[in-house]
Amino acid sequence: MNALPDPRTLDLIPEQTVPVTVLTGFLGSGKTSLIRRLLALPQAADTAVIVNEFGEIGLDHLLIESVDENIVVLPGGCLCCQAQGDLARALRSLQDKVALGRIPPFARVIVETSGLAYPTAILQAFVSDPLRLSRYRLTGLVTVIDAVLGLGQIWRHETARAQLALADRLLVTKLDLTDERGRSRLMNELRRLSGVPIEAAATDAQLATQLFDMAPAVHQHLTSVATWHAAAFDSLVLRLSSPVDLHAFQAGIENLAHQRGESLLRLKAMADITGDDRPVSFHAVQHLVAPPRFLEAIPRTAPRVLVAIFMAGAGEDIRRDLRDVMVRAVEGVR
Ligand SMILES: Nc1nc2c(ncn2[C@@H]2O[C@H](COP(=O)(O)OP(=O)(O)OP(=O)(O)O)[C@@H](O)[C@H]2O)c(=O)[nH]1
Repeated sequence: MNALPDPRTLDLIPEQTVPVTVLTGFLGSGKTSLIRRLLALPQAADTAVIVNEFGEIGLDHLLIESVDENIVVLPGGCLCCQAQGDLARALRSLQDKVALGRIPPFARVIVETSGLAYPTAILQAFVSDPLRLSRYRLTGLVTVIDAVLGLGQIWRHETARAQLALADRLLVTKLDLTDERGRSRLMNELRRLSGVPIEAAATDAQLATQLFDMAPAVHQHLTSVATWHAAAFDSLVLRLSSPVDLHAFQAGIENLAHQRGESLLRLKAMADITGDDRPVSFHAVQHLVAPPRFLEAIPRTAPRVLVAIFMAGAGEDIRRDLRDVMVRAVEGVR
């Protein structure tokens, strides 16, 4: 009988692990826009995406506007509350789909949390469940900060503070909407609040590096699972079964954001409009309203909905105003 080989002579071949970046940031900070840009870059072609949204109906996977099949949606809740099970299942399901030849192999994963996610439990899933997630390695947590609204959100919302505190890197968006003074105030304040590297703009040339190239995370605050959930916020989903008038709808959203921006944290909609075959996306983040955008690659069967997230106390006013906006948009009254 042959003797067993001397273990000292065996080469241990490390299994390749897939880097995972968790991308977080308060409602409307620009996470989906970053992923849309990332997926258009040749160097990010082999990236899989897991999207989690607050509320039952997710739009982000559609707004990414990629035909990529490597996008998994985790709707109906916040990953923060279900992280350990759902995230592990989503990561495993990506692997299984590759094994079955349903999707091409991927070299990295990006997990977009909902804007209301408290990221502790997501990070904890990697630390406390290493066996189930052994094929993956956490690269780090990137927190997206809105250059215009970010500081206010950090002051007002505990979730935004948690997202900042747990970050391994901050990525500032919407600098195009600030002036030099605002920008330098923001950077000084962020440096005061956080010791991690701050990327002052997400550039196409650097985006893949900014998202995937990080020092290994050492999160010391992961000893207790956050039991926080989204009690302070409420959401509303309206199905948009009729086409709307583009200009009337946009004007209604602008009006609403102007009047209720303090409590209307986020509004996004995908609607059919009169006079054009392409659906259009509409976005507001507090008082900021983006121009409407025609969507070229959306399946006909995708839901046409409006999703609004607001401070729970303001629900009644916002529901009433939104109904008004909808009636005018369908009737074409500005
Ligand atoms: N001007 C400007 N607008 C931006 C930038 N990044 C994102 N936006 C706009 O901000 C709005 C929100 O962007 P999203 O990418 O949907 O933000 P998000 O963080 O995914 O939003 P939630 O999923 O609701 O949390 C959209 O209207 C974007 O077009 C930026 O760098 N500059």
